[in-house]
Amino acid sequence: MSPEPTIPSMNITVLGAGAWGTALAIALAQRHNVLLWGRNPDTMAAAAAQRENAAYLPGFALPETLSLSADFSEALAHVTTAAGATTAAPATQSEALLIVASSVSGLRELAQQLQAFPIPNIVWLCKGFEENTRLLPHQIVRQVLGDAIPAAALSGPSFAQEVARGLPCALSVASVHAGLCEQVVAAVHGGNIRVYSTDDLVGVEVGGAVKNILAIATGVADGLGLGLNARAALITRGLAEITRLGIALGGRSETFMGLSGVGDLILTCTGDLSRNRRVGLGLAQGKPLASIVTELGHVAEGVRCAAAVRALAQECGVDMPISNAVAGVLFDGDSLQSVMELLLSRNPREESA
Ligand SMILES: NC(=O)c1ccc[n+]([C@@H]2O[C@H](COP(=O)([O-])OP(=O)(O)OC[C@H]3O[C@@H](n4cnc5c(N)ncnc54)[C@H](O)[C@@H]3O)[C@@H](O)[C@H]2O)c1
Ligand SMILES: O=P(O)(O)OC[C@H](O)CO
Repeated sequence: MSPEPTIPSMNITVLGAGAWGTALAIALAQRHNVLLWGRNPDTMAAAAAQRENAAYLPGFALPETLSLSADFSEALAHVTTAAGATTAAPATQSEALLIVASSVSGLRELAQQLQAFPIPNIVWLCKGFEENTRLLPHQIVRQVLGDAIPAAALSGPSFAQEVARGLPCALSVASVHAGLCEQVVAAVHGGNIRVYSTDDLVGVEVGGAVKNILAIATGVADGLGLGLNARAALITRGLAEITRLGIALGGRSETFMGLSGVGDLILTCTGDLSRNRRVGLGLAQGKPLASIVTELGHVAEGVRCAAAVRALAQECGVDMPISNAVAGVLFDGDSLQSVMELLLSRNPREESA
């Protein structure tokens, strides 16, 4: 077997020091010059002093080689070759990668802040539709930054805690810029992380968004003790919902059978590390949504996304009974009993319909 080629080290900035941004920064810092930026100066100062992001990813040591900052200009200087850069800027733009690791709700604001900088590229990790506009992340980025900057989504089944522990995982990078896909693969693929490429941005993003809603549904079913048969049915019929909406929005059917589709759906619906699944488990215990969300302390994207997906499905004429049932429970006060009865009483149909 021939040895893996040596990958030149890149300057990488990760914007957003939540659980996932921190975990990916830890993994990438093994091979690259990584700077992790967070907007809260106190949190970042504490993380730098303790070499641990106790607020978002407790229990994981931050490598000494990982730089931490709450200074946005410093974070951007790390990946731009602009005149006047004060930190060790990359020699060329292709030696730099800018990763945005905020929630979907923070993506627009961060992209707006980036308008003032000559960024080399942009890769985002968030999964969902923007609440009010119902836009996918790539549409938000395009609206704010235009389409001249190479842009990509990095998605797929990946619990932050497992990546931070160095456990194996496989991701999908999606972009219409083949060169950026290659660059993300060069930066992230290796060691225990595999990265596959696709140009189906819509498919990858719809899979990542809707699986969060289905994880809430599966959490409810498991919390109510409905059994493993019900869980498998929800996952499988959930995949049919993802596929229908994804195709209606322009995605390709094969993408939903991949890592960002069925892969992430299985992980999030079955893994107790999922915040979205835990929202469902909490609802099944009769806890109010607000207290579940406060207890989590992290974003559960499926909650905000459920309203957007319900509206989009209606607009596109796509049948999404499970996602609609979740929205009914979250926003209309529907009882778990009533939505279960509704789902079970639907007319029989062709499985492929
Ligand atoms: N946690 C995971 O295992 C995981 C894995 C893959 C993908 N994701 C996705 O990545 C995204 C982030 O998840 P997370 O787990 O890191 O969430 P988190 O709640 O742990 O952290 C979110 C971070 O975004 C930051 N943020 C939000 N709005 C911002 C803004 N306007 N400006 C700057 N920063 C802002 C917050 O300060 C916080 O640091 C979500 O869309 C999630 O679905 C998470
Ligand atoms: O914890 P969740 O439910 O936000 O899921 C995290 C990741 O998206 C899993 O791939």
